[in-house]
Amino acid sequence: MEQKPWSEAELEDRLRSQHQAYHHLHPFHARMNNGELTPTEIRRWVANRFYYQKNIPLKDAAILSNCPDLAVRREWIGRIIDHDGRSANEGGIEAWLQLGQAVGLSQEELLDERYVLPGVRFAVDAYVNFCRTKPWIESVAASLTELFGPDAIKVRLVALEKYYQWIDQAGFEYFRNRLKQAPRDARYALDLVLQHCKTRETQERAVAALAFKCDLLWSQLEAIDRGDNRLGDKETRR
Ligand SMILES: O=C(O)c1cc(C(=O)O)c2c(n1)C(=O)C(=O)c1cc(C(=O)O)[nH]c1-2
Repeated sequence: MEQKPWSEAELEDRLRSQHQAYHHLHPFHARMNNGELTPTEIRRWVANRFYYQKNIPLKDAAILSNCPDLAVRREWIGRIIDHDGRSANEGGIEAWLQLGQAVGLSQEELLDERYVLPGVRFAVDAYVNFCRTKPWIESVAASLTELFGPDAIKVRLVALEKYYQWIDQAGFEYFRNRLKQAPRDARYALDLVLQHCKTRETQERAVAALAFKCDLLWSQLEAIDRGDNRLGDKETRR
């Protein structure tokens, strides 16, 4: 027999309770926020997170390609523009490149993926693949880590400004922008999930999609935390 659907409030609670698995609790973020990361570790994080950033528009395009709802597509496309910009020198990817410069990484070093760790590549590619192959509303649910992002970014910004004064502060613009964009995006995505997931099965899938995303972000940071001495000289020289 089919199980009774959860109320909207209960579904929202279950989604929000995934916060306990979010990457703000990872030891690497704890060390970052306590001012304990070395310049090499900060650069490793920036170079590897860039791989996540540059794939976000691809996963959003995958969601668009799977979504038959015109009104949703009209809204969702804004996410791609936020990341890609409408012209050169605009958008989140460009802002992340500026962060790279602020920590001493050239555009070329970020763009050619020379520091991207295998674990990060697998985790990010799994997210894009998820969004290509799953029903669009599950991919929307996976984006709901953005409910948790702004609080983590606020703590990170304070720590970066306080403990990492060797970084050019202009590089932190990316995070300031996300503090405006993420709450708006998360609210819209949450409302979509609450409206579209009305059976217990689709509700459980939405929660599972968000759990998958939390695992992916966690795995990404595990790989970054561990590093990879195949980077050898190049990394330790920094
Ligand atoms: O810095 C962070 O901790 C963090 C986390 C997340 C997230 O929770 O997925 C995103 C971002 N940043 C981010 O900058 C971003 O553009 C973004 C897009 C998405 C998404 O899944 O659509 N998550 C995130």
